Amino acid sequence: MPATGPHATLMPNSSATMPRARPCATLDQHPQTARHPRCVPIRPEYQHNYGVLYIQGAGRHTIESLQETKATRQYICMAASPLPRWAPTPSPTRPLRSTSSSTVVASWRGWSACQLSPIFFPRRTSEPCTPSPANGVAAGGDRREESCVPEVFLTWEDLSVTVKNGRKDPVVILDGLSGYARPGEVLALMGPSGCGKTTLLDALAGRLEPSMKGRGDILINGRREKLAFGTSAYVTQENVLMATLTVAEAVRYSAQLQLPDSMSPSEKRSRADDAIKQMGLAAVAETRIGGRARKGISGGQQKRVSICIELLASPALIFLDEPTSGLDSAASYHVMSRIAGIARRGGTTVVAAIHQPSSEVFQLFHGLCLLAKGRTVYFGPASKAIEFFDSNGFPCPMRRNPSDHFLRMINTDFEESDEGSTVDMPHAAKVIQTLMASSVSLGTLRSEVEVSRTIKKGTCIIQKRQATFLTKSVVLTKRSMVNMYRDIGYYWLRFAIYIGLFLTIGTIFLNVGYTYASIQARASMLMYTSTFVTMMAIGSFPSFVEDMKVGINIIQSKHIHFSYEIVLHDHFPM
Ligand SMILES: Nc1ncnc2c1ncn2[C@@H]1O[C@H](COP(=O)(O)OP(=O)(O)OP(=O)(O)O)[C@@H](O)[C@H]1O
Repeated sequence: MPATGPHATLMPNSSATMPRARPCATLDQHPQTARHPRCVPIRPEYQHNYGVLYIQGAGRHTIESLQETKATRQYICMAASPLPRWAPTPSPTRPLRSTSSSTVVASWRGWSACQLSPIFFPRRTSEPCTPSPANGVAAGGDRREESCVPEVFLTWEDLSVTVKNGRKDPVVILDGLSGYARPGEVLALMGPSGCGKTTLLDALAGRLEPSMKGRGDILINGRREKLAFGTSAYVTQENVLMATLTVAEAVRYSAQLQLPDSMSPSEKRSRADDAIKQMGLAAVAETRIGGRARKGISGGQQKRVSICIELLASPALIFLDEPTSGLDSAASYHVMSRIAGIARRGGTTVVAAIHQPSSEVFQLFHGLCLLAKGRTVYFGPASKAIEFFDSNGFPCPMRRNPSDHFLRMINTDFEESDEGSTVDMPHAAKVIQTLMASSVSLGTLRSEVEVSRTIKKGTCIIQKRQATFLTKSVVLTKRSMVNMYRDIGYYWLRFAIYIGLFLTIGTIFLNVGYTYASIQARASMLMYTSTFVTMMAIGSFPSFVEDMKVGINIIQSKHIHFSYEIVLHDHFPM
């Protein structure tokens, strides 16, 4: 069977809850599909045994029956669950459906599983993926560690966040925000500095600080859901990386820790190397990341390493906080276009807080959430934002970057001190008021959120596998050893001190003899040695703290949504 089959999997019809991902059968491209573009052919031997169809980009569907169409020798899956209104053109993320609401049909013509599965979305099929220069898959192909990639339709409604910080009255940071992020799309969060972009990302990711209180609903596929390890990723504003490792080592160690043991070490390594190439880091792969003590790669390159590490496990939901900070405009475009490509091909949901994207980068966004002072000024398709500003009396001047225009119009921070400005601009507070009063976008948003709540209810969230405890222990020990011997202060300096210390102690207490007085000398030596060794251990704290930061960052970014039900349904202390 050719390896260019559709990216779909049949799963046992067990229960209403999503069964644990296990590959049962794959749907393969039938030659006849070319003649009948709206059907998914299924191998006859699987047609009676399985009841749940999962198609990447189309979600999970319970199959009531399969019908063979004699004319085309294809099977059409009859779905029990209601289906979303897909876009009329077939694409990896939006398969077609027939006019009948109960018939699952999809067109997988024109693109292959390999095209769907570049490095971040390896397939699990028995057949190797045919190498092709067009899709960039390495010879031998890679394998999907899960039989279905979960899709995440994220919605938030009336989301508010306050912080008390020792004050009597809590300060409102986010005020009644609503919105959604769709699979396969990039949602950009934009707004002036301090408007609440990071706080919104943190709230959505369930990472709010303990001092902050959230209220509102955050739903995944219409439900209050906890995401399994590895299903989501968060790239923070600061780069939390080990300074002593090279770029290649950092990514490879992360691959060994994040990817399941079912993948061989060589597969993990090749996935890491491909990821490095994808992020344009091949030239600096052997350069140390560096830190305060020793200069290494640049800040922008560090950011790309962080993104690279987070994308290794093919998360279904990615939060990016300032992914392009520190990057030049060309690098920003390349990084964002790769992220958009990953989202498109793998049905990944991307939410990115971003400062001043160039017009090329802006065009890559599907959705735009424009914030000002913790409130939504615009939410909708990025392509319609200019129209929205225009219709409200704030047209974007010719040849101005739209994102520049939006931010200039709604930035209130410098209004008081803007006397010297020669630009004739309307008062930002009034602009914000006018835009927020425009009921069109928010009304549409509400109905979209409602639709998303209903249409995506059946979509699955599956458990991602990860490396075993043993593998993690071995890899972490190895990484820690590498980190130690490369850190002069942490390892070599202390090593020299220990040698000096033991030479000194050895000299002082040489031939103490066997008299009663020597007992006291021996006790002093033991006390002295143990105290010194304990004190010297404190010297490892900075390194330990660095290790902890990396570890906590990984745990938080992989286990997000943990606190939804706990934090986000609390009410403000009034
Ligand atoms: N722990 C906190 N205590 C008090 N105020 C806070 C706290 N965290 C954030 N804020 C305030 O909340 C507002 C939003 O902060 P946030 O970091 O989300 O903004 P941002 O839009 O991401 O800014 P930037 O673009 O500059 O990173 C800011 O005014 C900030 O001062």
